[in-house]
Amino acid sequence: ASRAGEIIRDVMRKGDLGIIEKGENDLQTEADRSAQHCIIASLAQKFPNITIIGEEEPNYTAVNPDWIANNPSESVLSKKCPDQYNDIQEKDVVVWVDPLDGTSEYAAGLLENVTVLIGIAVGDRALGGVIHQPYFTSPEGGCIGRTIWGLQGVGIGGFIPKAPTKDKFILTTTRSHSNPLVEETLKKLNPDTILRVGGAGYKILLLLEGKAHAYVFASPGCKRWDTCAPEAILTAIGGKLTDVHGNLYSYSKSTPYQNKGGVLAAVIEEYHEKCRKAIPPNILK
Ligand SMILES: Nc1ncnc2c1ncn2[C@@H]1O[C@H](COP(=O)(O)O)[C@@H](OP(=O)(O)O)[C@H]1O
Ligand SMILES: [Mg+2]
Ligand SMILES: [Mg+2]
Ligand SMILES: [Mg+2]
Repeated sequence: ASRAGEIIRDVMRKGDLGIIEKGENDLQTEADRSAQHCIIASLAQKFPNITIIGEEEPNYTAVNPDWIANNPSESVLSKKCPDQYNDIQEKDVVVWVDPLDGTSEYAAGLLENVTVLIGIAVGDRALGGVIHQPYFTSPEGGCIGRTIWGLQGVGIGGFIPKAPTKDKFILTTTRSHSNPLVEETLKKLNPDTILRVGGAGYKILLLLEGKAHAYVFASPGCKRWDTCAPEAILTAIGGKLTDVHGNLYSYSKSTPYQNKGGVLAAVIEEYHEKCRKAIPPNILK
């Protein structure tokens, strides 16, 4: 994920984004294509028998050898693998790759919103995930980029979550893909503040930072690669990501890509429940 983050920064630095319109309000850039190529080629080389599903169309040109990441995180590898994973076979693993989440914001120069998402599922369930934020700068300055990971049975790493304030009710939602359903739902939930930001990954970072209580997007539009890594990370610390009915999405290799029931996510289950109960039946329908 961090190698992909470097590629994303390189493309922006060179200035030619190579934008293609995949559909209405749905862009792809050279950074999306190259970052996906890097992630898929790197994973496929090491784990030839897993299934990897990426957002972008596969790119069959030879991969730049410089893009093959081969420097595993020692701090992650030093953790004990929970016994529940001992019998997992490579062929049972599905990796969902969103090489650049927040493409609209990347193209608009809102670079903090950009993340790289890699989610790991076994069977139906999202078990592990990585959110890399390539344009994060620490308040002390210096190092660019941060990587947050989570694995059920282990917890999360790269980040210490903060609890949100109890004095206000803050929601986060889409910046660039709103519609009347999304707006009606937000109105019914009556938050004090709505943070409209780009990317599913970045909205999860706002939840982990305690800047918002819940992520509410009552509309189709997100896909499995947007939510697999976020769901795994939230679940690893007792949080929840579901559709607006409260149902978990399947991440098996045969599942449809569209998250038709929208997204409802929170680190603290109480806030997930509060939002779920307040979503009116006409929206749920
Ligand atoms: N109506 C829509 N059409 C296409 N993609 C959508 C969409 N609504 C949400 N998405 C995708 O879901 C992700 C989060 O959206 P948002 O920033 O609006 O909350 C983005 O991922 P990508 O940037 O990886 O494509 C975005 O493209
Ligand atoms: Mg996209
Ligand atoms: Mg995305
Ligand atoms: Mg994307």
